[in-house]
Amino acid sequence: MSQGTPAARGKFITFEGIDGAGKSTHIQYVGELIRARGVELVSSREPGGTPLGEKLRELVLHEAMHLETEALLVFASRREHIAQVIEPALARGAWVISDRFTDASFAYQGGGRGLELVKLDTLANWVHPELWPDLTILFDVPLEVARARLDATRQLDRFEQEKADFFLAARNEYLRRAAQEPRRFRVIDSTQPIDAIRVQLAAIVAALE
Ligand SMILES: Nc1ncnc2c1ncn2[C@@H]1O[C@H](COP(=O)(O)OP(=O)(O)OP(=O)(O)O)[C@@H](O)[C@H]1O
Ligand SMILES: Cc1cn([C@H]2C[C@H](O)[C@@H](COP(=O)(O)O)O2)c(=O)[nH]c1=O
Repeated sequence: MSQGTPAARGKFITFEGIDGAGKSTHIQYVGELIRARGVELVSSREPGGTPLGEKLRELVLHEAMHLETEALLVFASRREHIAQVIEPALARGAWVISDRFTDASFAYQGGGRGLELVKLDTLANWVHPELWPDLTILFDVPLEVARARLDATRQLDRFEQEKADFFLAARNEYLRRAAQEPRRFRVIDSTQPIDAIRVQLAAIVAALE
């Protein structure tokens, strides 16, 4: 590329699913596939992804609060993440993968907690009117599978301690959004063995232009 030619904008890829669905298991693998294409990769997460965002994450995951406070905090974390990490990376041609983004707010604060979706639309239109992921990979599993995986692995945070109804509603909201935007979403049946999922992920990444 000649000096002064702006880099082509990078791609923004998000990973979604209810807790225990298997997102984190596959992020590193997808990162390796992307790096193998010779592009710079930025791997991040929400809530979090910046020093301030990580402080907000601690509050959101561990402090009891009003559901609208929770929604505002995840969008505050997102605003900072977009300004400090996502937009600069995309602008310089890097690809960004984020473990969760705004679809999680619709699933958890909207579906799970019951916050009116119109309020989440308002926040999304305010915080990132132009920016949506180029690709969202939704790891879908029945609740019982996700729960069994979580129980086996860790101490549960405020969301992970929620009851079955919360996760059923969150999963339904994810699937509703995926059905509404089939060009952006790829839904992975995350009950499959890890190797089978990797094969699907490799095909998805290979198809990216
Ligand atoms: N396809 C799979 N088959 C069997 N076990 C899996 C599969 N995917 C993930 N696991 C296991 O399930 C557990 C949870 O996976 P992981 O941490 O990737 O979930 P997650 O969606 O990132 O959860 P969270 O959102 O809570 O961080 C891990 O122990 C992981 O090894
Ligand atoms: C972005 C975002 C996240 N959440 C919830 C979903 C998860 O339970 C936690 C994040 O933990 P993870 O297991 O590391 O993904 O936060 C949310 O409720 N709303 C959001 O917008």
